[in-house]
Amino acid sequence: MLRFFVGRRPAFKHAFQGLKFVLQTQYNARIHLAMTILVVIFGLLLRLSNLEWAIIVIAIGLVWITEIINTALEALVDLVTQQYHPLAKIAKDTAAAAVLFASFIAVLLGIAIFTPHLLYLFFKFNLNP
Ligand SMILES: Nc1ncnc2c1ncn2[C@@H]1O[C@H](COP(=O)(O)OP(=O)(O)OP(=O)(O)O)[C@@H](O)[C@H]1O
Repeated sequence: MLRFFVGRRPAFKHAFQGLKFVLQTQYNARIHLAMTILVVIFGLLLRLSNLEWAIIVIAIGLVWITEIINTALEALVDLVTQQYHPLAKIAKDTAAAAVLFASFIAVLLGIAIFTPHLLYLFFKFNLNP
């Protein structure tokens, strides 16, 4: 199915090449991938509700989207200049801040969603009786 879309539509092919580049070159992206897999496994084991899944998907998506845009901006800055430039620093640092901010939000949402499940699992303590 995936091969059908990727093989026939250049836009999909280019997007997947971009994603491949992000995964191959960005150390953070590999951490995001590991965290994504871990969160999905825990979500399945803890049987999250539909609403909880929706929030988790948005949180994970936010981190991936900012990381991908951060990588694009880094490449663009490096294309414009290889020299040290204060504006290049601002562009790269603010793009990195977006990833940090998204990751922080994702961690907070993850804590808010998983804490009640874990409290119930380990202590039979119901936060929302
Ligand atoms: N041309 C430049 N001019 C000024 N500062 C730069 C320049 N290139 C990089 N920097 C500084 O070095 C930092 C790291 O830049 P680099 O291109 O190595 O990104 P990176 O290590 O891949 O970043 P990230 O961890 O966000 O993926 C930037 O955040 C910026 O502060």
